[in-house]
Amino acid sequence: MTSDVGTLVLLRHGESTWNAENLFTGWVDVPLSEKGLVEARRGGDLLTAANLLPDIVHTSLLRRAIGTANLALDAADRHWVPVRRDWRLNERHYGALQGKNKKQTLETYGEEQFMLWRRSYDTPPPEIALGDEYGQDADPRYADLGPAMPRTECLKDVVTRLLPYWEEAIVPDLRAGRTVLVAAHGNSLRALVKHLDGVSDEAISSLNIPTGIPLRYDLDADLTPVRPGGTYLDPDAANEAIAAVANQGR
Ligand SMILES: O=C(O)[C@@H](CO)OP(=O)(O)O
Repeated sequence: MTSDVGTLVLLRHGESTWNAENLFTGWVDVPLSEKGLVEARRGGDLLTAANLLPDIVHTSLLRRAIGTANLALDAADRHWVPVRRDWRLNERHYGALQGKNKKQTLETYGEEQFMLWRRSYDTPPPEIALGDEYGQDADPRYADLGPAMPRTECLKDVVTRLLPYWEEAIVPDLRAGRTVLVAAHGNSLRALVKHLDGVSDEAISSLNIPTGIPLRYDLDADLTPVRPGGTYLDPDAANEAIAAVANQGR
């Protein structure tokens, strides 16, 4: 079935300095690592090679996603397209785990608790304390959030806060036939993929998204993916990187 719906391209930011250091990141606004800069540009090269040129980009409010979008679009000669940014695309708020080392957390709390915090659908980590050096309660970019400002989130919370943006901002662009780039994060994109593919609460725990490799979704008129799971523009590199994300902490 053909549809007039545009094409959705999901792009997790390139490796950040805290990905490289194996630290829980969440809403902490860390930059891309050298490797991440290269991954972001390569993401743009992959878009060019696939002739998948974005008409518009949506990003989170975090520099690793913003920078990745800028570098990828520049590489694809699409640096000029309109952009929208929203906190609803931010990474999952990792609560009191923000700034903690993943390996040390695994060693301290054990595999079961570690995986519950990291990948269960509905168990959030403990809340981050107000005024914590890795908290965002005084960050001006979130000044208007009021009670919506999280101090921790599980993936279910991310689905809940992401879907209004999906419906109100991204879907209209797709309905207009645009090629829409969403540059975001491991867990905010897992939340979106869960919604798109109807992944169960259990199965989503083992779904991981690699950094810097565009994931293409062609959608039916009812926004159901034509190919469940979408298509990575570099499937071999994606498989390798997915295994690496799954093994973080070890
Ligand atoms: O630290 C984080 O914010 C995320 C993404 O890097 O980590 P994880 O894959 O462990 O959820």
